[in-house]
Amino acid sequence: MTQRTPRPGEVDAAVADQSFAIALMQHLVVPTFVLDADGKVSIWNRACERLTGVPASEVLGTHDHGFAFYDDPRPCLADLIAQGRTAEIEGFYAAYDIDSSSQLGFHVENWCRMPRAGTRLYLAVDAGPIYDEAGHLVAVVETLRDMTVQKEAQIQLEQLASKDSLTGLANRRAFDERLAAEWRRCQRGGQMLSIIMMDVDHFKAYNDTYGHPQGDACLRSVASVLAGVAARTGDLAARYGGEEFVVVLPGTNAAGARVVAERIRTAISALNIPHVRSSVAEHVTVSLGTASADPSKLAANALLMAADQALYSAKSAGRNRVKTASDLVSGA
Ligand SMILES: Nc1nc2c(ncn2[C@@H]2O[C@H](COP(=O)(O)OP(=O)(O)OP(=O)(O)O)[C@@H](O)[C@H]2O)c(=O)[nH]1
Repeated sequence: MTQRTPRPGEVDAAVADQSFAIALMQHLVVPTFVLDADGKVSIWNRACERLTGVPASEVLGTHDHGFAFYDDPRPCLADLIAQGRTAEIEGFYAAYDIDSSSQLGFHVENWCRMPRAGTRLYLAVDAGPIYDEAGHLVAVVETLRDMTVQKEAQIQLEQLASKDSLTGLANRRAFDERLAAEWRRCQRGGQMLSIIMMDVDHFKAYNDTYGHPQGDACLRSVASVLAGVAARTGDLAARYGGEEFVVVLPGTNAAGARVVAERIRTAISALNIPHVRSSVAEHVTVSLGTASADPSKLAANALLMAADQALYSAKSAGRNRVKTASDLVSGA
């Protein structure tokens, strides 16, 4: 089928439509830019100038708009669409909503450095291609939304939800998540993983003698020792509940776990927090149980239970000591 040549009146109408569209985009409060089929910037609206600090005059007719968002050279979402590289989108963004990606467009989210504006923003980005009647790409439209405030609030909420409010250590939920992740990592890397369970000795008597607020202060001091000792990358100390704490030590064998547990026990003794009703010492002491495993040979729950049993054994043996799960197995 041959294509009909547009009549002069129709050309005028098309040009008027285009100028209207450009004027409309200029007034949109949503930061928007448009690339032509060659990937050159054809529209860069005022809201986009405000967001990026880059005037339209600097980028119109060029391919050089990426510097408005990033320090390093890399494509924007619209570039990837214009260049037919949509399969690569996922690798370039912090969040990629696969479900929303359709013939109409793509949605991604990313932290952007915005070098010219001197800000670091979390942007939600939507971009989609525009085709002519013959199905040829004529433009790609990209719109941007500043989601920094919402993202930061979400991060803060997540951090709050994963922390124990009394001690500031990770809570049990965060511990379970970390343990599962480290378990998989050690499984892949063929490494040992250790767990230490710890409980404050005669803490009920401590509370009864010194009062609950003083008991809370004691737990905070104990927690800060744990945080300081379990400080290697991947280590995590958490409050497991009440006066019970847990530490995960990825890439650490039984001997290593014992050294760390002994270090914790000594450091807490050295705090010298008076405890006149303890049968063990004149100050606050702790009992600890350690368990170590090759994650490809055991389930995480079994290791937790073994560490708990070792802790129970340390309590029964007189408190203020470290027992390891292998002690139980070998009867030592
Ligand atoms: N102050 C304070 N006390 C807590 C908190 N959570 C749990 N406890 C107390 O910790 C005490 C734990 O007591 P028990 O489980 O009997 O253990 P214990 O007295 O330490 O005895 P052993 O573990 O056998 O040495 C209870 O009195 C709880 O009320 C807390 O957040 N703050």
